[in-house]
Amino acid sequence: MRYLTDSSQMKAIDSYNIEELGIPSLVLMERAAYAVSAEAEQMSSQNGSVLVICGMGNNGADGLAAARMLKLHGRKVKVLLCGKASHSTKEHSIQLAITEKLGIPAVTADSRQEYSIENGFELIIDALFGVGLSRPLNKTFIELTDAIERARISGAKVLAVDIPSGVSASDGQILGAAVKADATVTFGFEKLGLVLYPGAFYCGKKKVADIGFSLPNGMESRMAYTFGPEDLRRLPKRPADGNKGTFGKVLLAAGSKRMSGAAYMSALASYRSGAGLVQIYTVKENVQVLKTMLPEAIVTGFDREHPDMEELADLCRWADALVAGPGFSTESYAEQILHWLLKNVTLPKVLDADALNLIARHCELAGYLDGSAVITPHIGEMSRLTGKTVDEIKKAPIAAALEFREQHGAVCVLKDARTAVVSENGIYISSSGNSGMATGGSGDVLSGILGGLLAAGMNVGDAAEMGVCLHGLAGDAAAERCGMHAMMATDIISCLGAVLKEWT
Ligand SMILES: NC(=O)C1=CN([C@@H]2O[C@H](COP(=O)(O)OP(=O)(O)OC[C@H]3O[C@@H](n4cnc5c(N)ncnc54)[C@H](O)[C@@H]3O)[C@@H](O)[C@H]2O)[C@@H](O)CC1
Ligand SMILES: [K+]
Repeated sequence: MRYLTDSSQMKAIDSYNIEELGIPSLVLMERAAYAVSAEAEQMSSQNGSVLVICGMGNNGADGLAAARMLKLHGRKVKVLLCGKASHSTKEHSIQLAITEKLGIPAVTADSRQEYSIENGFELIIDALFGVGLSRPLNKTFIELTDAIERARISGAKVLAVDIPSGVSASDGQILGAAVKADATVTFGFEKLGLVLYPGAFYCGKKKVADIGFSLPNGMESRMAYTFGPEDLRRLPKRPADGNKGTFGKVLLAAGSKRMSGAAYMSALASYRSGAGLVQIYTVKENVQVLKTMLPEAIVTGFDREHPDMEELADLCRWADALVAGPGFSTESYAEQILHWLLKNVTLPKVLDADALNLIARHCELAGYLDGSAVITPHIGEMSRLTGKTVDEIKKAPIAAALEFREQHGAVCVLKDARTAVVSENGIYISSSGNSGMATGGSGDVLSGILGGLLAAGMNVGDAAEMGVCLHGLAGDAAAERCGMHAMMATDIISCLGAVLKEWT
């Protein structure tokens, strides 16, 4: 598990370490700058020249200290200072005085033509703004980011200090323009802006440098986090003497007359993530094809005109977890069944796709949501559920998911290039997955995985986080195997086994 911070948390961590613990600010800075200079040496040759572009805050001060370290290691270094001298921090003034005494050439941004950063620099270190960026870049800074990009296109490498300048550390939004880096050395903790898009696209290879931060009491519980593959080891163990029942039974209300594939993929993904038994509850027109495609599943068909609620009640007594919605349609039978399920069933449940479309259309259904439910909307579905615009949600996905959870009590899995999961555990952000997963059926696979993990007995928050992580890792394995262009949802399912085998 890796913690992710926003800029105000990072500032709180800074001031706790400096003011309360008494670690001198310059000591932390020395470690930060050392990590930057070590990475810079890896990214450039002994004879290549390095330009360090420094703002007037402590991000710029890190840059100045790194420039000094590179100079001491025999590198050709120049510094470009950007901003008003009157804005410089105490640490910045100290670092600048040292670079001056060491004879490191420095000019201000106003005379930047002298440097013509398009030519000659093998490496550019971006130390303009870090977590202190508080407003959009002005025209001069936008021009500077353009000039850095032109130099990058002409062959210079770009290394960002803490975060590429222009990226908001809190949400990954681009404030006017941002530096595109080949690598970013970030201090203490990954910033949310390095994980969330579009910021994630700007940071290149990420390195987290431990510079000796301790966390203030209680901070961990407020920080977002992400998982790597090693976290899958926390999935429930499979007892050697277990049987089909031990591993959990999933009831899947899915598929409609025109759509049987969603039910197939969701059911198959439940099996592939460890479920003992999967029963598909679908329109009777689908029974034959689903039995043929997935003989391992139990398939129960209902009459669209008269779904039998007694039969459904029996199936719910049989199941350990419920998944409702993939390809289910929004016809009246679907509404009737969903209404009955939400009102009567306390099983842990995943509500996906058409279940969410129905809840958006019939707002009384939202009244039945509670902590037993995991909802899995993509941005469009979230917009229909909440009345917020797609743009609003894209800009602040975590806030949208938090608000939904607060209002309805359900675990919210808000799916996008980075998926946010808000549950009783806190805020989880996915850091696996790729654009190849934006393909029909990928969401059905996720709902099936979540059903499988819930049926195995995981609590809703853990299942949602682990399921999203597993889905992304299987997606990455599928992209590796088939390429992002060609991969399909069934390829993600085929890779679940290999990922689970390697990591659990
Ligand atoms: N001792 C410390 O405090 C440490 C600080 N560290 C570094 O310090 C950084 C944070 O430093 P600061 O808080 O000084 O902030 P920054 O250096 O990120 O930037 C803040 C400065 O930029 C100005 N500014 C913000 N947005 C602007 C905009 N759009 N246009 C023009 N000016 C703008 C602010 O007014 C302020 O002067 C971290 O990202 C990290 O690189 C690290 O060295 C770790 C230790
Ligand atoms: K920076």
